[in-house]
Amino acid sequence: MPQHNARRPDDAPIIKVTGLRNEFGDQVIHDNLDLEVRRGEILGVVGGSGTGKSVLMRSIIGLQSPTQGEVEVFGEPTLDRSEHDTVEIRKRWGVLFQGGALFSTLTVAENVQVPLREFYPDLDLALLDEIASYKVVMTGLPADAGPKFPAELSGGMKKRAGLARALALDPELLFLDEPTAGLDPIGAAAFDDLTKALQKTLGLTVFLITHDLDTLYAICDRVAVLADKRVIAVGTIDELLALDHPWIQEYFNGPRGRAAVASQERSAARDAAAHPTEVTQLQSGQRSQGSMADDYARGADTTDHGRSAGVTGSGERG
Ligand SMILES: Nc1ncnc2c1ncn2[C@@H]1O[C@H](COP(=O)(O)OP(=O)(O)OP(=O)(O)O)[C@@H](O)[C@H]1O
Repeated sequence: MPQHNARRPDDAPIIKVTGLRNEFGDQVIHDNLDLEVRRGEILGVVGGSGTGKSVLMRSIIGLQSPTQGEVEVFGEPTLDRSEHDTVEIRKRWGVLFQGGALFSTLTVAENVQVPLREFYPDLDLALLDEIASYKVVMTGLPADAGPKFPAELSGGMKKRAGLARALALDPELLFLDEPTAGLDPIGAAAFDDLTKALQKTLGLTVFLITHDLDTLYAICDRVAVLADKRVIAVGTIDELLALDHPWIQEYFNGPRGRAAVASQERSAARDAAAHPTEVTQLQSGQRSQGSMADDYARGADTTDHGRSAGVTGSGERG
C-alpha cells in the first residue's frame, strides 16, 4: 500500500482551487471560483441543481479541463499534467461517483480490485482477494457480497460497494458525489454514519457533494455553497446561517432545513438516553478506534437517527 507523503504541514489545504473557470460552449459554469478543503474535514458541497458541483469535482480529479484557473491537491498542481505525472496523486484519492458507477459485468470483489490492478499490476491474486474482502466488510456489506454482481444488490449495497472500491487504495482523500441520493432515510443515515466513522478512524478528508440536509447537519464539518458561478461562502452551518444570502437562507431555514435540525436534535437526545456511557466516552475522546471500526464493520443499518423521513414525502431522499 502507498506510503503517504508526510512533508506537508497539517494546516496546508489538501485541495486548493484558485480562479477556476469552466464553460461549455457559451454556458459559463464557473467563473473565478476559489475553494480550499482542509485536511481531515468533511466538506459538504451544496448548490442548486446545475450550479456545477459535479463539474467542480471532475475538475479537481482531472476529468474535466477548465478553461482557466489552478487546482492543487496534496500541494501539487493537477491541471495540464499527463496521467503519468499525476499517478502518485491519483493513488491517494478515492472517488464514489453519483449512482455508484460499478462495472455491471464484474462482481463486487472484482470491482474493488479494479484500482488495485490499475495501480499495482503485480499484486498476486490471493492478496487482491484478501484486500477486496477486507474492503467489502469494512463498508458494512455482508462477507458473501464479494461474489455478487451489482444487479443482485440493493441501492444501499451498491453505494457501499462503490465506497469499497473508492477505499481500495487506502486513500487519504475521498470524493463522494451524492452518496445518499435515492436511499431511504434509514439507509442514508447508515451511510452517513459510515462516512463519519471512516473520517474518524482513517483520518480521511471527504469532499462530499450532497443535496441532503440531514447529511450536512449530521456529519459535515463545513459546507461550501455554490451559486452565481462560484463558491459564495464556506463555513459551519451556523456561520452560513449568519449570512443573508437569499439562497442560503431559503435552503437552511426553509421547511426542510428546519426539519433536519429537529431531526438532529431528536437523534442526539435519543443517543444520549440510549448510550450515556458511549456519549461520554465520545465527548472525552475515549472511544477506541477498534470499537468504532467494529461498529461500521457490523453495518449501521439498524440505526434510525431520527432522520427527517417525512420531509421528502416519498421516503426517499436526494
Ligand atoms: N460534458 C458536458 N458538456 C456540456 N455541458 C455539461 C457537461 N457537463 C456538465 N455540463 C453542464 O454543466 C452544468 C453543471 O453540471 P453539474 O453536473 O456539475 O451540476 P450539479 O451542480 O452537479 O447538478 P445536480 O445537483 O443536478 O447534480 C449543467 O448545466 C450541465 O448540463
